[in-house]
Formats: sequence, C-alpha cells, structure tokens
Amino acid sequence: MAKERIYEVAKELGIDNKVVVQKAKDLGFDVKNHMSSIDDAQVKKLKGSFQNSAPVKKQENTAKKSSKIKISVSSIRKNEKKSENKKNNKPKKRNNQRRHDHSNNDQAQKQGRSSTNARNLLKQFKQKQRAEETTLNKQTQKVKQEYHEQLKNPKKNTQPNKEVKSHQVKEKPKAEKVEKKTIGPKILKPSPARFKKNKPAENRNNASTPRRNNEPVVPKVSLNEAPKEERRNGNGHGRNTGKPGRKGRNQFANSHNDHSDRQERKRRKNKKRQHEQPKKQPTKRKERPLPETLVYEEGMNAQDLGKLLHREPAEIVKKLFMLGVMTNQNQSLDKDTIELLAAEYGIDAKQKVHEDISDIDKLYDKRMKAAKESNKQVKRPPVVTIMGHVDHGKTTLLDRLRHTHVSAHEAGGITQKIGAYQVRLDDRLITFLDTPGHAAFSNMRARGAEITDIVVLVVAADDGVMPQTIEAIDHAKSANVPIIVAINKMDVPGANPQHVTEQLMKYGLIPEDYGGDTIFVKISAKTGENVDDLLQMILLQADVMELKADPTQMAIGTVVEARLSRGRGPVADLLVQQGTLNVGDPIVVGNTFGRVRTMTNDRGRQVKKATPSMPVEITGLNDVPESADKLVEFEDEKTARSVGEARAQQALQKSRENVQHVTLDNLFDTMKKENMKEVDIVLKADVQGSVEALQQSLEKIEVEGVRVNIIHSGVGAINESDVTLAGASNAFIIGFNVRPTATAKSQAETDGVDIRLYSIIYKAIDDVTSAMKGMLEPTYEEKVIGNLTVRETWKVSKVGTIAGSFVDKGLVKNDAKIRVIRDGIVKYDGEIASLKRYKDDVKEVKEGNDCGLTIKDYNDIKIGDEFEVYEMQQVEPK
Ligand SMILES: Nc1nc2c(ncn2[C@@H]2O[C@H](COP(=O)(O)OP(=O)(O)OP(=O)(O)O)[C@@H](O)[C@H]2O)c(=O)[nH]1
Repeated sequence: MAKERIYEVAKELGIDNKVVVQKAKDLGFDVKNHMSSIDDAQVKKLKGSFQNSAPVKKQENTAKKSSKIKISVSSIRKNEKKSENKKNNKPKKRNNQRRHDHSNNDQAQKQGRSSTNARNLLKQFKQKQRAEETTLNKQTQKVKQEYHEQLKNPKKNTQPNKEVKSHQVKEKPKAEKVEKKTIGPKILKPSPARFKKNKPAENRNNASTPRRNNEPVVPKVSLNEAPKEERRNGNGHGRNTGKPGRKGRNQFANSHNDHSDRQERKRRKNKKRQHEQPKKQPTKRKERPLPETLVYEEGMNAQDLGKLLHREPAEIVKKLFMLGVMTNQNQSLDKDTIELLAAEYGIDAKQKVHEDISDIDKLYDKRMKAAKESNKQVKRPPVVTIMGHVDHGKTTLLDRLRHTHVSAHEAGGITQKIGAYQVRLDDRLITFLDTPGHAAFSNMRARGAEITDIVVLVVAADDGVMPQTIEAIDHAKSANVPIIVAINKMDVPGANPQHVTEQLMKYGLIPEDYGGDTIFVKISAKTGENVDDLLQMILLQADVMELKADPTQMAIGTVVEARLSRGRGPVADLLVQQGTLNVGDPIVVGNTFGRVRTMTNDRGRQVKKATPSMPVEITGLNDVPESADKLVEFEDEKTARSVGEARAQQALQKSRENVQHVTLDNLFDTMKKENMKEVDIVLKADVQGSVEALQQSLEKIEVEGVRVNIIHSGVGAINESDVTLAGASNAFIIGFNVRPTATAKSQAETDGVDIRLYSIIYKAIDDVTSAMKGMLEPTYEEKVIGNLTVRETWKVSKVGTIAGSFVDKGLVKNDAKIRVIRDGIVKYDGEIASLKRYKDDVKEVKEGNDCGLTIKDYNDIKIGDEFEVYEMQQVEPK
C-alpha cells in the first residue's frame, strides 16, 4: 500500500505543513511531524477534510503575504512619516482607511471566501502598493529638491523644515562621507568594483553625468534610490530603516557572529583533527653508542649524565637504583656514584678539570711556553735595564742613547716618556727600560715580572765598586739575568778601569780576558765614546741568548708604568712580549680590562699594532693597572670583561688576607709546603769579618737536603733595598750587630719580610738550624702580674671553694695562672677557674679591690693563703 508523507500532502494542497500535521492529528492519525507517512485512505480523508478549509488556508497565506506587504508598506510609510512633518494627517487618514480596508479583507478571509477573492484582494494590495510607491517617490523628489537647494545655499536656508532635516539626519553620514571623498586634492576615485558593490544605482546615474567637486552626487543617488535599495536589500521586507546606527549595530553583531562562528568552526575542526589523528607517541631517543670515556663534573644529575651517555635519564635512574643508589633525575650525584655508573656501563670516567680563565698568570705562562715551542718565532729586540751606584752615570747613558740613537735615526722623533724606549743600531732594535736602578728592577721582580733580558751595570771608572754596585749585582744574579759591565766616565782623568775590573771580579764578574764570560765595555756616557760598542755587545749577548718571540699568537705583555691621565683616562705603558697587540683588541691587564683604544709608540706616534719587545702606551682600560701587571689579550670583550671583573674581586679578597712571607718561625712549614731546596737569606753585619764568618757558618747548614743560600750580604744597616730584595726573593734578613733603617723597618712590616737581629754568631746559626729542623719553639717567660691574700672562703657544692681575696699588688686576670702559697711554700700551681667581683664574672680585678675566685681542680684554700698570679709571655729572641 502506497504511503505518502504529510509534507507531500501539504505540498499538494498548498497548505502549511503544521496545519496539515495538526489536521492529521485531529483526525486521529498517528503522525508526529510532517515527515510522518500516512496511507492512501488517510490521505484521502485528510485531503477531504481540507475540502472546505484549504482555500481558507490559502487565503490565510495570501493574507499573510499581503499583511507582509502591508507591513512593508506601513514601514515605508513609517519612515516616510518620520521624514514628513507629522502635522500632515492626510496620509495617516489614508493609512487608517487602508488599515480599515485591510481589516475588512482579513475579515473576509476569516469568513472563508473563495481563492479567487483572495487573488483579487492581492491584486488590490499590489495596486495600492504601487500607488503608495508613486506617492512616496513624489515626496522623495520634493525632499531631494529641497536638499539640493539647501546644499547650494546653506546659509540662506538656516531653518530647514523638519521634513528636510529628517532626511538630512538620515543621510548625513553618507553625505559627509562623500564630501570627504570628493573634496580636496588627495581624494582618490573609489574603485569601480567597490562603487558598484556598494552603490550600484549611483554608478548607473553617474555614468552619464560627469562628476564635479562638491557636487552632492551621492546624496542625490541615495535619496533617489533609498526605497529601491531598501527593497533590493530585502532586509526584513522594508524593516531596514536606513539608520546608520542601527545598521552599524547589526553589522557589528553580524561581524561578531561571523567571527565567533568562524572561531567555533575552527575549534570544531581542530577538535575533529585532534580526534582523527591518533596521539603522537613521544619519539624515542635514538640509541646512540656510549662514549669511550665519561668526562663528568661532580654534582651532575641523571639528566646531565643521560645527555653525556646518550641514554634516557630514566634509564640512568633505573641503573643507579639497581646499584643501590636511590635518586631522581634532578638529584646531584657525587664523584663515586658517577664513576660507579660509568663502570656499570663499562666505560672509563674522567673528572673534568676546570680551567680558571681568570688566572691570567697561568694563561700568560701558557702562551709564553707555546711561543717558545712555536716554529713561527722570530728574533726580537733585547730588553735592557741599566743599574749601578748613584751618580755613576745611568741617566746620562740613557739620555745619550735616547737622543743619539733615537733622534738620529727616526725623523722628527722626540722620545716620549713612556717607561721604555727603543734604540736602533745597524737596523736592529734594543729596548731600554727607562727606570734605572735595581729598586725598580726588583720591584718588578717581586711582583712576578721578569721582563729584563740583560742588565747593564754602570760603574764609574773613577769611583769603582760601591755598595749599590754590589746590590745591583746581587739583584741581577738573583734574577738570573746576564750582566754587561759598562765602565763609565772613561773621559775623566782619574779613570781606573783596571781597578774596577779587579773589584768586580770579586763579585763573580770575570771578564773574557780573564777567562770569564762577562762582557766589559769601557765607555763615556758624556762623550758618547764606545757607546755603540756597548750596544753592539748588547746585541751580541742577545744573539747568544737567542731571544725570540712569536708575533703571530695572541698578545701577552707587562706593564712598565701606569697612570691616570686627565683627558685620556687610565694610561698604561707596556711592553709586548709575545704576539702582536692591535688597536681594538680586548685585553685584561692585571685586575683591569678593556679594549685597546689608542696605542702610542715611544716616539709619540699613534700606531695600530705593537710587536714583541715594543714599548707602547695604551688607553682604553677601565682602571689604572699597576706596574708589573701582566697583559693578556682575549678573543672577545665579554670574556675580557668577566675575567677583569673576577680578578678585581679576587684582588679585593686577597688584599684582606695577610700575605705570608717566609720567616724563621714558619720556615719549616714553608720548606715542607713549597718543597724548598734552598733557604734564601739576606745578610747584613757591622764589619766585613762578621759578614764572612756568618756567611760561611750559615752556608754550611744543611737539613734534609735543604741548604742556606745567602742571596746578598753586606756591611751596614739593613736598608730598603735589602728588604725589597728579600721580599722579591722570599728571603728573610739576618742582621748581625746592625739595625734596620726606619724606612726599611716599616717597609719590612708592610711587605711581611722577617728581620732577625743577633749579636752572638752561634745564636744566629742555632736559630736558623732549629728553624730548618722545625724546632724553633717560641720562648716564654713567666711574669708575675699580681699578689692576693685570701680573706674568706666559702664552700659551694658543684663549684668548690670560693676564695674571697684582696688584690694587694698588681692585678688578677680570669685567664691567668695562679700559685697558692702557704707559709712561704708553694702548695699548688694551676689556673684560675672563675673570677668574680660581687656576683658578676669579670675579666680582671685591679689592686686594692676584693674579688672572689676559684682555682681549677683545687679546693684546699684557707684563709690567709697567698696567691701569686702570673702569665707566660713570649720573649723576643735576642
Ligand atoms: N765626565 C763624565 N761625567 C759623567 C759621565 N757620565 C755621567 N757623568 C756625570 O755624572 C753625574 C751623575 O750622572 P747621572 O747620569 O745623573 O748618574 P746616575 O747614575 O743616573 O745617578 P742617579 O740618578 O742619582 O742614580 C752627572 O753630573 C753626569 O754629568 C761620563 O761619562 N763622563
């Protein structure tokens, strides 16, 4: 049996689905909605039931349609009404009339007239609608004309009628928009596409008429086309009032909806995609082979080790668990555990050695060593220091060299005081340090700078060997620097070079003529006699020493002098020792850092680079370094900065700590700690005989392979030079029947140099021997500080006997020692346990006061006992 669905029946009848469904339900059919099916009989019955009512429905529909039209028309009229003056009641009446007609029609529909009537009715409505449209157009035309007039004469028509005003209000935004678009030179013609899309009617109208500036083209169009637009838009059948605000709101709502819809769609899509795609399994780390050696750092955790071993941290944790170490991935592991783990994996473990880049001394030494092993080494100029006794002609010699051998060869060269300068001889350079004397030399040495290759010892031929000559010899020897003797003032009539030579031979400087290896040159700094020979000899000595450097590596050097310049900031005169220093290089100098900003040579010329042994003055450091500070070039400024800052911090820390020099007291410990093979001593005595006697005795001392080495000995008071030398050589000073000068004493205190003074030779020898054997015990002496008498005693349980005493003489201290004397016999010798004055614990009680005291482990105190209070005081060795 054929079945039909309700909606099919409704379609056939031209009736609304809902009505048909309801009817079917009324007829008792089992239907739920318009999709429910009914059999033929039911179809017939249903259709039959609509025999009479169907036309009514159709009529209803028509009525609905007409009502829609009516709404449309009424809404237009409503708009119109707004724009028109409300005083005009005529249209209202007409409307009322129409409404009346319409209600009549409705009534007729309700009374169930035929479909023909309905169609007629519809026709009537359409006619009316057209008629109304015509009226509306006429009115619009009128408004348009008024609007034109107003635009042409805006001032004249200051009081437009309400109708016009209403239209203006309605169209204002558009008009403004257009005016903005059309006025002014910058206005561009709107794109045809957009124009067409937004205002098709306008486009059509404007096609024939050329547009002029300020011509209200758009208002004309919009006014004309407004109703058409409304219809065309079909926005709620004329419900579009044309109000920009509302339209805007709708647009916003729509766009908002669009946006949220889009988001919603996107979200759903993503969700779907997520759903579709099976969850990605975490990719398993590729199994890579274990390293041969595990280079670890203490404190690494399972994650760090996992990275090194190419294993999952979880696996490491598991392995450790199996080894009995309970840990998690982030827990730091100790050395043993890491090595155990490495053993479990069957690989070697090696702890990473941290290189402290802030230790520039190490870096300096490393580069120095690398340069010496380099095959890119080239000859470098020797660095010379001139030493000698006062007034023997050091400065004169330096000046002569500077003026003759610098100016003569370098055009326009006037030497600059930059701590060092270079002289030229036969196209070879020699660098002279501009600070003569052994003090500066030893100061540099004391600070670890050994920049001098050759010492020129100036001895005046008319004066001979003097104390400072000897000091200079000792300083040079101590630094292992070869000496070239320049016997000066040869022009002076009383010059006796032979005598000088003989004197110097006593100090181990044997000329080649006498079978030695020391070069002697007889010169006159004043006249310049043989000065070239001296230079030749220096170069010869340099050749013997094979002084070379590698200019290709990163630069290292040493500061000769440094100062703060007013306009240029910190300035350092330095000597490049290895590599080449360039302008712009990041450097660390001592505890300062920076970039080489400018570089000036000894002739005051700006240079771009400095090669080995070349003295230059540089700027660009953040602070003033000290002389003898080391310069080390770095790859980048960042590292240089961090190293410099770290060093400055360390220096600050160090300055707070006391630097310990070798003293007789710590000699044994130092010997053991520093694995010393020689104990260096500076020896000073009142007479040469004592010096020799002491020197011989001291040099005979030998304790477990360690010997005494007298680095300098002399007659006279201990002076600053002795202290400097001792400080630089980590030696101590022995003075026999001599005293240090005031300045030497204070310098020794500052530098921590130990000075021992003796008047008995064997005592000095004993002390040194004992110190070397580690047996030099400090000597103590008993010193009685007070006497007391016991006047009262109290026995207190847990405390013992308290002796109420009176201080007869001196004082009593709570940490002093005490003797109990009864009838002249010492009854007990011990320590004070507590000391009180009244009820308070006190540190000391002075003469004429009462006090209460207890004695450690002794309670047999009686009234009338005497106490002798004493201290053990260290006695300075005499
Ligand atoms: N006749 C003569 N006089 C010289 C010679 N060399 C130096 N003099 C003089 O000796 C004096 C001292 O010379 P300096 O060069 O100042 O001696 P110095 O060693 O530098 O002295 P200090 O700086 O005090 O350590 C000056 O008057 C010089 O003119 C020389 O070769 N012949």
